[in-house]
Amino acid sequence: MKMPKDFLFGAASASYQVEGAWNVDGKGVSNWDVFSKIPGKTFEATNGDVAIDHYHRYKEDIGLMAEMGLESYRFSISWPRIFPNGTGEVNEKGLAFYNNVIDECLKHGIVPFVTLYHWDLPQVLEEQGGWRSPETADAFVRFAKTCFEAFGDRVRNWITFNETVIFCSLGYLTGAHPPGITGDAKAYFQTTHNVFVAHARAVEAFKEAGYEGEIGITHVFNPAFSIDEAPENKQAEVHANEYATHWFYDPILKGEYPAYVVKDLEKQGLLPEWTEEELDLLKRTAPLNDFIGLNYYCPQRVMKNDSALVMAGGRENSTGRPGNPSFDGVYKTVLMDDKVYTKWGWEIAPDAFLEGMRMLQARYGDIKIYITENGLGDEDPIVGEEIMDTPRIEYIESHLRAVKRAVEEGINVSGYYAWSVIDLLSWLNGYKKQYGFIYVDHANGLARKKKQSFHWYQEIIATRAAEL
Ligand SMILES: C[C@@]1(C(=O)O)OC[C@H]2O[C@@H](O)[C@H](O)[C@@H](O)[C@H]2O1
Repeated sequence: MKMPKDFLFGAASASYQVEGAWNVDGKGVSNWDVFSKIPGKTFEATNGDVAIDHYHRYKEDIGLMAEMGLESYRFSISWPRIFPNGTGEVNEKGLAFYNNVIDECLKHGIVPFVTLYHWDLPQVLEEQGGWRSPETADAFVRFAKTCFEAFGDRVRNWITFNETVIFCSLGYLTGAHPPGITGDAKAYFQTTHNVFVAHARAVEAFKEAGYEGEIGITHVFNPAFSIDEAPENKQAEVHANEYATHWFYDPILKGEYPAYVVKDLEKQGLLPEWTEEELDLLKRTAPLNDFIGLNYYCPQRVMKNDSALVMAGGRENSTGRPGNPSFDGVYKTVLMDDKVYTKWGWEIAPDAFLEGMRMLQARYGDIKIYITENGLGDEDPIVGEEIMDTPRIEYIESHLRAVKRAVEEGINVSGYYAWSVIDLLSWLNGYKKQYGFIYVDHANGLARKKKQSFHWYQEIIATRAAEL
């Protein structure tokens, strides 16, 4: 069976990870421009000052995407490139850059799929409290409306936020992302709520303005499974899914927070400060979401955390390798002998991906799903002059097969975006952990080179995965 004709085969990137040009053409300073230069924060002191210079090479890159036959390119907009100070005056050269990227995509028949926030917050707003401050939500809505106005005549697919759980947990629990705060659970839950309010306001504004197209949010999808049938570990699975999935998906798709977590947080004095008006907003806007974006890489295998082990902070403990307990110490993730893992300890489990999509359909019904990220982070084998990334081909093939099974079962998956279209800067792993179909040679003027997987994905798209 071929994938449906309107199913989008895509690939993704993010502004800070590809653009570079961090202080060019009027762009303002982002929190990552500052944070990445604090000694010890990033891997090998890497930062996005240049990244892979997509800002100057986007035509070449989009030309390669067109050669691959890519149907859609998911990219993010650097907020400080549009509003150097977070709000106030618009930087026309910033608008011009994204107009050029969008027009280049459309010239090649590639659907632009735009993420508004992929972690690069204007530093001015970070200094005013970042996502702890309601002013940041106000500024985000203004940023979103400006982008809708500037690009909404050609962009029909909008994601408000990428992976709220990551920038809030690493920002306020492990300190591996700006503002680098550790152990502040109250701030963690408050910032997630403030982001959901900002999302809901942007969705309502998009719909009220009558723009064509669709809008949603992208969340991490990291389904939890108990290591065995022991009751205490099955309870750990329940707890993990409530906190890692329901806390994020329920307010968006159901318009209310999961009672299990609300009750638990109330007991600990960690419930966010929220108003009836905000809760009404979430309730009112939930049905307006056109889709949910899933970033799936791996499941989490969990068990009761029976030791005094507490969540550790810092970059090394934030790269997703199992072993870190939950913020409240209730459960921990574990490596299992009978599972297969990447070099960064992420389990390769397409079966869990399919099982997880079934879980989502059971809880949220027929909401449209885009797989907005999926891919293999690896140190690619180079054989002679060729990048023979066979492990990535095998990973994506097995996960695309799971997507195909889901579609055949009637789960409403409408697109698949590989992370990442091109090798780029990893926030915590520098240029060591790569995901792209296109290699970037940092020893040779950032020259681009097609990997083995480039040609493989080209064939998958051309045949609409008929053979999977
Ligand atoms: C932590 C990590 C990684 O480096 O493996 O997860 C996968 C992927 O998720 C994306 O949303 C991030 O923008 C990108 O940089 C990657 O980040």
